[in-house]
Amino acid sequence: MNTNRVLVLEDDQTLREALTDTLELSGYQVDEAEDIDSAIVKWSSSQPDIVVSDVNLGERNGKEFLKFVRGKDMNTPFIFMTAYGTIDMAVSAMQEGASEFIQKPFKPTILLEILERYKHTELNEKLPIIADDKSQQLYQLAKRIAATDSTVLLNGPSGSGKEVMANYIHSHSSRSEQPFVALNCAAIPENMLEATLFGYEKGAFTGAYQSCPGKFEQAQNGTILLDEISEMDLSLQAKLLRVLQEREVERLGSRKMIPLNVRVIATTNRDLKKEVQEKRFREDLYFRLNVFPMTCLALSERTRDIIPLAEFLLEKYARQNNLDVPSISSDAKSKLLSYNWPGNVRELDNVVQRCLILSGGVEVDSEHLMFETTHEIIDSTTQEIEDDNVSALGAGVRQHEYQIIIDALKQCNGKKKQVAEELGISPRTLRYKLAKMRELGYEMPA
Ligand SMILES: Nc1ncnc2c1ncn2[C@@H]1O[C@H](COP(=O)(O)OP(=O)(O)OP(=O)(O)O)[C@@H](O)[C@H]1O
Repeated sequence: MNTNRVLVLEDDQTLREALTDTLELSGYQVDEAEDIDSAIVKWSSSQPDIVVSDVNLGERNGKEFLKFVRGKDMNTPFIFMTAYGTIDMAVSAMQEGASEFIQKPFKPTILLEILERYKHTELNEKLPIIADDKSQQLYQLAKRIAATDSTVLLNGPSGSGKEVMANYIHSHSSRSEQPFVALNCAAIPENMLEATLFGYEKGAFTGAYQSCPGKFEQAQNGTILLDEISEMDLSLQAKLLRVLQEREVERLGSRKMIPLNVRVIATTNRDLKKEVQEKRFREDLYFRLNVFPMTCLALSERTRDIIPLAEFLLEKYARQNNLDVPSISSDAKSKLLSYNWPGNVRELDNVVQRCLILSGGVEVDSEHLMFETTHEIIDSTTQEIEDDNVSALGAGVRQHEYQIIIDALKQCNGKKKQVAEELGISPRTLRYKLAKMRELGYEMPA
């Protein structure tokens, strides 16, 4: 697939030409448009991979073009540039489907960095990495399931590749040219989940300044991924069941039923049957979702995937940082193979990112592999990392947050409800954070 085609919509000729030159020099193919009408013509004839658009286009607004694009395709990254950026405007544009906002004036490198994140690369086309026999069998089965239209329930530990598998099923199905829309039910605040899923009309609730389609509508003719479905509360489960049974959705504040043609894939890292027994998950919804159950294996159960995955991730991050791709010494390989990977591929991803910094990009040796949480890394190389690496700074902030949670757990004798109240977060958010901490190897006070 050619994935380097960018459509630039900008009415200021000087800026448009400057953007085009910058992008072309970096290897992109660029289509230029000075107004919305010609952007629509260019879009229809060239099907760009990414759109970069001004907001203020004389009398008209770039959001009109966003609406046109989203009406055709939900996935193409759409990046807005504006000199008059306000938070409100950014939020409303994001709600309407913009991917990102850049405030003018900006350095060309900023735009290039953003595009780098969105562009499809040859590396992405290698995804997923499947080397172990067990993974190959699983993916062969996935290909067969993809050919049907059945609902799939993906089970497996956190970070084991459930979302990657869902994507694979979608892209091998007859719906592959249609949208793939993913929603993490645990990451959206409980009071927003219903509106996000089903959409809403203007005035449906305070703050609903304009109507907005939900994820189901956005996934029309394609696939919706309901990630961490067990985190949905019981009343919303009932509404979801109705949508799945009736195959139609009603936006909040509307009486109009919208027919749906959407394939559903749900994931969970809990034992849903047990959740049903404990009355935290509706049995009828469980049966509706569990048409075709599949289990993504823990990384420790498919060790032949470990080195190919590590090599793939090293290449990915080395390229992103303009570094040579380091090799992995045989000692380092043995260390990778003998570890049990409680956080699965996501943990391997973190280990690889760290070892790339620590190895200096030459050869990854066993001393560059740090399996524990960020403690060791932050302690041993604090200054270097704080100076050079923004994501390590993020890790430091996260570590601080985790420490606060551990302290609160100790203070409240492990009573999670009390901890959540103390910290001013919902029990669900606390559960989510604790799961992440466990995944990273944090020891929880009893
Ligand atoms: N086979 C694979 N090849 C390449 N990368 C993979 C593969 N499996 C997983 N990954 C990477 O590992 C990370 C975790 O994968 P993913 O998000 O699919 O896991 P998950 O099981 O859905 O996790 P969670 O339950 O926490 O949502 C992602 O960055 C993903 O790209």
